Amino acid sequence: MDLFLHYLSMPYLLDGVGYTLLITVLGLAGGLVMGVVLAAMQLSRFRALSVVARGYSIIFRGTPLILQMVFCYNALPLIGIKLSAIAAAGLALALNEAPFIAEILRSNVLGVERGQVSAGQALGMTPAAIMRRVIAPQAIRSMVPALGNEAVSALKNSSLASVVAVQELTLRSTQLASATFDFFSVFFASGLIYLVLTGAIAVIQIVVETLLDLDRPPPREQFRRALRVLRPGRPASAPDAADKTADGPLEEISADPLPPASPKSALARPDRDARARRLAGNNVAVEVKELRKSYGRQTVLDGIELDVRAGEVVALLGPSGSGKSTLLRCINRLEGWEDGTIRVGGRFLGNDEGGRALSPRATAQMRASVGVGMVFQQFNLFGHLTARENIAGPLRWVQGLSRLDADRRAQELLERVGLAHRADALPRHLSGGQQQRVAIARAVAPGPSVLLLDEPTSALDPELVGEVLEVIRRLAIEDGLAMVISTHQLRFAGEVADRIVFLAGGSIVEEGPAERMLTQPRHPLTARFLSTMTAE
Ligand SMILES: Nc1ncnc2c1ncn2[C@@H]1O[C@H](COP(=O)(O)OP(=O)(O)OP(=O)(O)O)[C@@H](O)[C@H]1O
Repeated sequence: MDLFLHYLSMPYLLDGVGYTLLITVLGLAGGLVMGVVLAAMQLSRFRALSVVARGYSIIFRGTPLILQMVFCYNALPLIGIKLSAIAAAGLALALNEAPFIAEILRSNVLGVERGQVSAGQALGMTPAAIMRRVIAPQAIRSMVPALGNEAVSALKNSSLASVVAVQELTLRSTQLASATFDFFSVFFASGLIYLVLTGAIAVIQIVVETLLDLDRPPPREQFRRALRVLRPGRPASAPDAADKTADGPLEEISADPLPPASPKSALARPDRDARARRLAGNNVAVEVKELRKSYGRQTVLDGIELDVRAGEVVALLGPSGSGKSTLLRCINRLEGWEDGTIRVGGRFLGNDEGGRALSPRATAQMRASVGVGMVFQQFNLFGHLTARENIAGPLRWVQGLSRLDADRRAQELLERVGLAHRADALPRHLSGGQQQRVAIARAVAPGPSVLLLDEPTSALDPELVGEVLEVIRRLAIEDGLAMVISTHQLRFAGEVADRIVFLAGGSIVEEGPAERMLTQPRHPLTARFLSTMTAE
């Protein structure tokens, strides 16, 4: 026992720990930098880059680290690169770690819901902003456990540096054991030191996971809770008023009625004829001409012609697969197409004056300046941001508002959709209806002139549909936005839309004033669709 304790505190071995840590840090830091580059290459649109990155991964994952160490120390000098034993071992470890770290990064980046990327694009965020503000924060959170594993394996792999005579812990233990013949005590002490080091990595991992945990109450709330525990005469579990609004996974989803409608929205389309005449004099907000789009051999949109005037509300109806969502995504240039043109606010979204396609970055900027917002079927709120941040964040990043102004605008909109009291809630703590109301608030926050809504209620339970439809109805009437709504809600379409456009098989089969379309359809396909929907 005494000998064991003696070895445990022996400077000779502790010096070896220093080398072990140095090589591990070099390997991990280098591996992280190279891993980021490799992951970016693999995710790149340029095939050549991804092929090179994959080739690198195959070679460095497929050969033993011990050979890579020997290569860095003995073969690199042949081409004029002479490294010290520690640098060579660190480099080899970094080269070896890089493809593993790249795979962790890549899989976590791809693991972020694609819908959030579409939402970021629709909000006018550039690809770099989406990566920095939406993907990276979520990917980093989910990759911490895997990176912790990688750190432990790098620490253990550093023992292979003994092959190039680095005096790290394993080599020193072996030398000491050979000199003293006390193999058991020496290796037991050495094993315990490794255990302490890997234990420290596990502790760091737990701390980082806790710090990044989105469900962790903010510091102010933690302080308040601590004070409550310390305050005499009050049970620690007694909730106070602040707790009722605090965000928590177990919080009950409360009924949150919308604020009273303005007198304007209570009127609800008083005189449709007068409104139609007025709208006919407005500028065209969205102009679709001869639009053709295919996925592979399947033609999804076949010669669509559609004009939507400023302030007009158009409902797209049609059977599943008729192309409604694709049309909306094309209007917002989230999809490309083969033939035809689309103008939003008079501009060819995604093309320059000469008709050439713009870069994704320039398209994003154009989307923001044209003023087109989009609401998705699956809400697509940014999962790591609170309701308020979902609205305020894009206002800061795209519109350049100050934090104060963006937060103020977000709060106003949350009040408008009846969710001011849930401003600090994460999307996963909101009901579907609440999430969609936040998503609508987010889409209208920059003040778009055109709002596209892609089946905004189809992912909701029936009892939540009403609250979302009411928010849209009020927006349509109070804000005077041009809206194109794909929906299966016939009553809502009849009440809110000025015009109904019926699509089937990628073509517009019939269109006309909402009331007439619903009561006297002229095309047999429209009539059949309406009777099926009414029967349901
Ligand atoms: N990314 C894609 N790749 C291949 N095919 C696609 C893709 N997106 C849509 N489609 C196909 O295009 C057709 C039209 O789809 P779209 O989602 O636009 O229809 P929809 O009218 O909105 O349907 P729903 O009411 O069910 O949402 C469908 O046949 C669908 O399978």
